[in-house]
Amino acid sequence: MRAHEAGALHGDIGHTGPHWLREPADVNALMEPLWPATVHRSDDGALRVGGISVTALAEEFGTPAYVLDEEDFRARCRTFLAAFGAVGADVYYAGKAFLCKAVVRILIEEGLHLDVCSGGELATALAAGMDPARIGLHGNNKSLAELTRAVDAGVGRIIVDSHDEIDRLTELARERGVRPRVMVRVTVGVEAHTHEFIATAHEDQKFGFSLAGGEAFRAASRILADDVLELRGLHTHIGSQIFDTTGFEVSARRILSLHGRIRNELGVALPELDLGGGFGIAYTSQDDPAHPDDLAGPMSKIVQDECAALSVAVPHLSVEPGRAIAGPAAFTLYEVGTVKELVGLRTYVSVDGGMSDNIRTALYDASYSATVASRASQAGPILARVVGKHCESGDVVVKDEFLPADIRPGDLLAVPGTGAYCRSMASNYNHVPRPPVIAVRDGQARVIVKRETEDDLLALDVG
Ligand SMILES: Cc1ncc(COP(=O)(O)O)c(C=O)c1O
Ligand SMILES: N[C@@H](CCCC[NH3+])C(=O)O
Repeated sequence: MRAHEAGALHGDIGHTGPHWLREPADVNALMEPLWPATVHRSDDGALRVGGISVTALAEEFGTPAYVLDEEDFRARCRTFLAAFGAVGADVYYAGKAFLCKAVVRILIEEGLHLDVCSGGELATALAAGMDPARIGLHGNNKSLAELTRAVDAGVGRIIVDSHDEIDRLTELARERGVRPRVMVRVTVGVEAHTHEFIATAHEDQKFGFSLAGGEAFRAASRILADDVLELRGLHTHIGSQIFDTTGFEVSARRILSLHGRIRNELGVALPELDLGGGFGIAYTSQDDPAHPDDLAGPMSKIVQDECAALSVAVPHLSVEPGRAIAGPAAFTLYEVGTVKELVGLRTYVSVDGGMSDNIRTALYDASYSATVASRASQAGPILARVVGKHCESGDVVVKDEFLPADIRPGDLLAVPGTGAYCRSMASNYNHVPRPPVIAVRDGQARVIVKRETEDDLLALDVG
């Protein structure tokens, strides 16, 4: 393979970095709005979070570790609740972003609902005491066991995704003599401007019933006709890490056209409507996420206006943010192991984790940022790539970042924006144990998910 081909394969961008990456005036600065609210650099140069120094955290809990700023997480719950509550909407935290019992307890305390998408997430929610009536169950291929568990627990809503699932759930409801509440997941045909693997409402993908093909109307019609399941409303989710709010507006209009059709042709004004999650967050200083107030107001206004135009009662709204609550509330703390300068190209900084604790860079070509966390540096910036310890050249955590030229083994490195879809998508690739999650608040640190051990890895081996 010729050199330029190899470069293209690995997304090489030369020694100046991609066009948006600017040499920082100060390598020690913490760029807004990337960091959890309590994070700052203290007088000794180290980062502090929730009143504790990262060097103390690394000493006590080891690295790599996900560090969750609990106050920041709670504040994001409250901000979403205030913004959407003001327009009469419920907020279902999307557990797929990051879920454990401690998080469920925080959600209960802060008054959020919870969206789960597997038996495991449901078990976590129930084990931590979440009221089943406040849980919604998603999934394009829920097993009979998952449906049974949800029905028996009495979850507030099951978002049905296929005719097979409607058959299965109808039979289950008849057997059990219950009337589960359901919503129909609708594919509204919106191409969200996000990575194709995380867009979910264009036509050619696995989720939901198509609006254009009339399948969503047929699904709603048969549920209403059978009258075994209680149809509460329609649901759509157009994708994830979305900044362009036009997608939400178009999707709201389209799903309300179906809502109107159901009222006109079937005589039923469905009482609920869910517009999903997908609100983007900042991973680099280039990203400019919307404030929940700027999402809730316009989304609710579109719903009101469309309902007025259709002469149909306004349904009770809900949304399902995951990333926007958990993502910015945590960072990953790594220790630098090796530093390798590729002259004229960039410096490779290897950390003690990698694609097993953050698969998003490899999977979605996601961009992240990083800073040296254990000290401030007087050295100038060098273009660096932060890589992991796995046996893959694609094992990249941060593709491009300016780090201080004196970065060296033993430095702690922090990568912000890793509260969502990092621990929840973590793997044991290369038999690397998954890192713990440490929640920090008011000068106290507590482990909310333990570090996996080699014994844990061996525990499932037989023989
Ligand atoms: C149905 C559903 N709801 C909510 C979410 C949460 O999305 P996000 O974390 O981007 O807000 C997802 C994930 O994309 C989803 O599939
Ligand atoms: N896991 C994805 C988002 C997919 C959400 C599920 N519909 C991410 O890391 O961005």
